[in-house]
Amino acid sequence: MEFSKYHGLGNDFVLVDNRHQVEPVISPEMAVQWCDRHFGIGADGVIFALPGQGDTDYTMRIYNSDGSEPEMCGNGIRCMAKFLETLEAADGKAPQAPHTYRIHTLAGLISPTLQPDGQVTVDMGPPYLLAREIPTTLAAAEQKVVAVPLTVAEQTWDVTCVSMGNPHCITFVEDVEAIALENLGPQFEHHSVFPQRINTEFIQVVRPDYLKMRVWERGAGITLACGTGACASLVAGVLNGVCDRAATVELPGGPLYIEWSAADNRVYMTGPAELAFTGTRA
Ligand SMILES: N[C@@H](CCC[C@H](N)C(=O)O)C(=O)O
Repeated sequence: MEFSKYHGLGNDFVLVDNRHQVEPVISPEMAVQWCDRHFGIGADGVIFALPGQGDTDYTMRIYNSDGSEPEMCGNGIRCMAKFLETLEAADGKAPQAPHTYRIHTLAGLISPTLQPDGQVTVDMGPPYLLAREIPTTLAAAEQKVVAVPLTVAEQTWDVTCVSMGNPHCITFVEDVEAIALENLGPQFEHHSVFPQRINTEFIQVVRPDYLKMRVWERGAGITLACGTGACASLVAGVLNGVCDRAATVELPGGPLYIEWSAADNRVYMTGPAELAFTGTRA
């Protein structure tokens, strides 16, 4: 089975051309094997380019490296846009940048645009802020979760929760490099207040237009970047009054440019997506 290995700032994925059928060609259990960095291809997840639904061009589904299926993936959809560009060019239908794809996801319609400079800008849709939308029991269902105390590892953290279709818990710290992510990440991920688990972002505000971020991802652990996490973190920063509505988010794998538009309440992310290699899986 042929595959293409892409990454968005080091958040890496196996991409599969799945346009010929509506169900993913491999199971979650096989995806776990494919993601293994010693016995498999090695990746943070497997992404399937499936036929579109309704008035969308394609459908994206993703399995995390633990086999769980998240609603959305920001770095992954930039990679998928580049993958689709290559697939369509091979069919003699190369799109001309700027070109926007309408992608159906479990988080709804997401629209990545191939830019002439090679970057990809994604309309990530609106953030979801109510406790029931995250979901979390940290507050009443119809309440937002902004700077709410949560005890993890015998320490109290002020957390803000934002969903970009997938759930995120953000906390602001003085020095992200001092965070013991390997110890804290799993305790946040599996905390009882997050019934669908949680992605956790630690943010250091360098300037109102420049954030530093480290992330422990639900179903994947420490990754070099998380696009939905960067979007959620920008929104959390605005809600806490500590950053602008547009900022660079510096991740270990590199920068993403994020804007939460006051005009339409949608979040826009711009960043790279690169092909690392192609291959055939036995
Ligand atoms: N790294 C992705 C997020 C992938 C899904 C996440 N692990 C989850 O389970 O929600 C991104 O770039 O958004």
